Amino acid sequence: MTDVAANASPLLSLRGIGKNYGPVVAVRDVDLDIHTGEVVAICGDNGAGKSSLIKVMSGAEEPTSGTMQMRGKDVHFASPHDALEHGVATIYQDLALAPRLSIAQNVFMGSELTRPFVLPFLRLLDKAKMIEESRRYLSKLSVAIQDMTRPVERLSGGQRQAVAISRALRWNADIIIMDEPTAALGVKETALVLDLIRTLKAGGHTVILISHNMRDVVALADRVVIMGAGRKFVDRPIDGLTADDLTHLIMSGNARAA
Ligand SMILES: Nc1ncnc2c1ncn2[C@@H]1O[C@H](COP(=O)(O)OP(=O)(O)OP(=O)(O)O)[C@@H](O)[C@H]1O
Repeated sequence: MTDVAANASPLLSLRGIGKNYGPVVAVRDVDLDIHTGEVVAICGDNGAGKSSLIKVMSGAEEPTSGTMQMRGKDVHFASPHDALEHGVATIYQDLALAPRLSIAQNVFMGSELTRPFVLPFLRLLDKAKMIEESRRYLSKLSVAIQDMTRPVERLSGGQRQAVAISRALRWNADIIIMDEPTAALGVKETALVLDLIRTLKAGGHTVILISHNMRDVVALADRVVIMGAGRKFVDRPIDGLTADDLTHLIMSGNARAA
């Protein structure tokens, strides 16, 4: 994070966030500030509470306690759609794409463009515009696919991530949360996804990343948040930390939590 970002007021602020599932305490009293343009990695061992925390930020789960603010205003996300409308998009590992539908149909799923009314009762999809816009989103991500009518099932894993990110861009998301974006990918595809995230950052987007891959975290993140037993116990710039340092920090958190 730059000094400017550190001094600016946060884009998203969490205060005292807790999440229980019945008797299970998944997240405890987490304060977190996310600033515009930073890439924040959320790390921790299995069961540390990472997914539960991002589910609260993405509107998939309501917090049991605590408050959230966006740009200094209180927000309450009742659903993922609600979070999207506030500018927070989440891309889960399954990417939520429809494999048989085209790239353009996936980018515009749920927010299709229609042509101006010809007749008051007739709303026609503007396929040409959706194709053109989809190509624009993908080229912004430096992904060169010509045919926007190609079904998503014929794309590589990295290209699919690019389609999912394009959908988030289509919603004008300020914050893109990515859950283990490289987990199922090989070396080449992982490199493509890391480049996508760098391109997002260069375009001024804010990325929150859950990752178990410490090399990815060191390569991408400005800041790392480490969780253990539902608590945030590290929140610091990545400067100077190696992948091994991060692994040790996670293990020391586990030892403390045990
Ligand atoms: N829907 C649920 N119902 C009950 N308990 C849950 C639920 N979701 C998560 N938990 C529990 O909450 C705790 C935190 O889980 P969470 O999935 O948030 O951790 P995580 O850090 O994302 O783990 P992983 O890296 O394995 O995905 C765990 O003890 C988990 O079993």
